[in-house]
Amino acid sequence: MNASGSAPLGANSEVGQLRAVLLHRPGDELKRLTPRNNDQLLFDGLPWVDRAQEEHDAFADLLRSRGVEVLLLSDLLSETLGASGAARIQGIGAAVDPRKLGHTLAQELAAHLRRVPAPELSTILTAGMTFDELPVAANTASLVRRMHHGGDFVIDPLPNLLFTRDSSFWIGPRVAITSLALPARVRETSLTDIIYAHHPRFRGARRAYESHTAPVEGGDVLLLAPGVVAVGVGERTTPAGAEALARSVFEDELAHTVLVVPIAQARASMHLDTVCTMVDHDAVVMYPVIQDTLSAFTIHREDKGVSIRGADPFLAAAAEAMGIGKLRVIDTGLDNVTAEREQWDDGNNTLALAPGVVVAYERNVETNARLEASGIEVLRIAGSELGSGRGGPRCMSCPVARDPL
Ligand SMILES: NC(=O)NCCC[C@H](N)C(=O)O
Repeated sequence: MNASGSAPLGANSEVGQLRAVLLHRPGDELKRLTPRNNDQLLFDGLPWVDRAQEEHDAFADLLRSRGVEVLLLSDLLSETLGASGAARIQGIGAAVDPRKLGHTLAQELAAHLRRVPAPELSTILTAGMTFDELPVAANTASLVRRMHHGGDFVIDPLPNLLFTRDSSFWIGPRVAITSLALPARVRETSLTDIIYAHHPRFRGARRAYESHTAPVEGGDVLLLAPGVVAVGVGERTTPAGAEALARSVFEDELAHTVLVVPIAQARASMHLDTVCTMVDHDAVVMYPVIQDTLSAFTIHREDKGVSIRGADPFLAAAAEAMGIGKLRVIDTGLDNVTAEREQWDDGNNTLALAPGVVVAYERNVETNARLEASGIEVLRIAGSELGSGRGGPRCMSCPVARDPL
């Protein structure tokens, strides 16, 4: 523990004892979802918001009961916006887009937002704002306003903030602010950037990877072992993003090996952590359909530059890089149909609290039974409403402090 009694920031594995985690309790942004926009906003259904909040509260309480400090993004954002004018200007600048609103309305809205109290600004930056909610006088000389419906968004909501895994990740003592691939999520990183840059809880935290051009999403990044990072390349993270990440962690001496893992460009496998997560030092829960075909390019840091090998079978390449004989695989589900159903419902997306102790959605009965049969302690949470965003316990959490392995 450091002087303030908090665990030191950082993580060098997926399974080190979890000490502190960043979550986002879903808010009014989920009430913005409609059948007309849920696809574009990357939700596969319309969650019952109150119940999603209850499910999330239960998730947070479970973590607290296991000694994990739960940091809530909205609290941190509100505190940051209240304490830092620079954070306020940065948050408003990312949200008020003159290309969308026109110069006149953008200026008026930004001026207004600079005056609202921090909690209200935090809600606007996360839940968005419609033209009907615009505090600007209706007679404004804004053609943009006159040509929009009242329900159109002036500031888009961010319903995927719930998935704090993707917009930042810690590697060693540093935090990486990611670059999210799809328009509905791009602005999330402006909020995580503000929090890590200005909130006292992260004072002194140094940055790892930062690329504003080549997408890398946190759900694609697995810290397989100290010095060994896997990064999925598929629907979200690009080869250029993986290459930039490898270069960055090598230069910062945060890793000696990066495994680049091609995955299908499909929603069901949108991130590597939807098909494979670590549940113990030497064990993964994995979607069996891809077990034999998952491959990896191994990028190794050399004295002068890097070496690239592959593609080789992922499991063998990972075990070699991790310096273990074999990576134990625990399958999703019993048969192909069950496996496909439970993979879709995030049965592979577990969050490890410690080696051999994971949080998983209760609905994935067969996968959870197979985890327990393999000696893994499974802490079950409800996800009937949370799951409509297509993310599980790992997606909904960003470990900011884990005991080093
Ligand atoms: N790590 C993850 O798998 N995150 C899940 C993100 C779900 C979100 N609705 C998305 O489509 O980006």
